[in-house]
Amino acid sequence: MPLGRVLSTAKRPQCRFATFLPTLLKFAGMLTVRAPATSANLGSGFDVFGVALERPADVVRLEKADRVTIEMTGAGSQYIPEDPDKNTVGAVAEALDAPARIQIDKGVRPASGLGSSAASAAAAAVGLNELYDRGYSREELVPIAAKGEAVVSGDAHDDNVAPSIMGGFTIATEKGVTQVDADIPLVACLPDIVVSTRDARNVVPETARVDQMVETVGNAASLTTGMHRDDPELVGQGMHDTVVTPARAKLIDGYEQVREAALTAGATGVTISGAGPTVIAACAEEDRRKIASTMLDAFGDCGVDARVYQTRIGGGAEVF
Ligand SMILES: Nc1ncnc2c1ncn2[C@@H]1O[C@H](COP(=O)(O)OP(=O)(O)OP(=O)(O)O)[C@@H](O)[C@H]1O
Ligand SMILES: N[C@@H](CCO)C(=O)O
Repeated sequence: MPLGRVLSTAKRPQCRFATFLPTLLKFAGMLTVRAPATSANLGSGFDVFGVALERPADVVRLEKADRVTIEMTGAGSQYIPEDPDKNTVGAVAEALDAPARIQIDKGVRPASGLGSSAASAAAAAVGLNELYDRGYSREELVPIAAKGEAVVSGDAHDDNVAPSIMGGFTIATEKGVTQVDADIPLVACLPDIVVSTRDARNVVPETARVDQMVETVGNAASLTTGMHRDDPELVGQGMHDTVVTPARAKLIDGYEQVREAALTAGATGVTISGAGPTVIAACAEEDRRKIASTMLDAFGDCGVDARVYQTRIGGGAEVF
């Protein structure tokens, strides 16, 4: 038999096994889902815009059971309650009437501004929908996963769960979610500071001037067009915001210095990721590494430890 034939037949069973593994596991009543971290707001799109990040991510293993139980491991898991009434996945399991043993391996630290609580909720929504054959579309799963967010922040906003479930760039409004696949390099720098979404919402101004509104509309339109064109310059320009971001920046030691340093290193735009404290920068691919080390150094100069993710816009939750 020719060598090529031997290789191709030897490989085939492996590929088939990989393809059918999720189906086999589902048949056995278990599934694993990887749901990405996200960055909400992007400056001009407060409570509306979001992007899925290629990394980091939560990995959630689900197994059918008589009642909901939760086990936490990974980044910051010691601070996350395993009580289903207090964990975002508990509310999702209840909404889908899908009891399960849920094991969450946190890749996304809680209170990070990287949609940590939303990533687990998104994974649970996608996985339990599949495990229990509930038949919801990805878009229909967004408000279900958002019920988990309500548990931690008191508000069921969809801007983090939408990109974690659907991938790409998402525009979440009361009418539903618009999703665009986009490819923009990003740097997410997470300082060793905790900012809870609840606290960060308390400092959001209640009013804005008309000139700020005009500016915000212009920036949001630029950012959306930039996402359609995969244009980091336009996306960065659209991340500018003078309403919510300055109020929240006061909660993040070193924010202004890190922002300035990233812009000087070539970032096309810099803002607070979600409710903070992560600072996120858009950039061209070739500048990403330099911007990442510059942001780390700038936090360091302010006496703040940080870690950095060189990432980009990625896909939504994956079942495997
Ligand atoms: N499965 C979960 N994963 C992470 N945090 C959770 C989970 N369930 C409950 N929590 C609680 O949610 C809070 C963190 O959520 P919060 O929305 O404040 O941060 P975040 O999701 O990282 O940020 P953001 O929404 O601004 O991107 C913590 O108090 C944490 O204990
Ligand atoms: N849009 C939300 C995201 C955090 O969950 C906020 O900034 O408060």
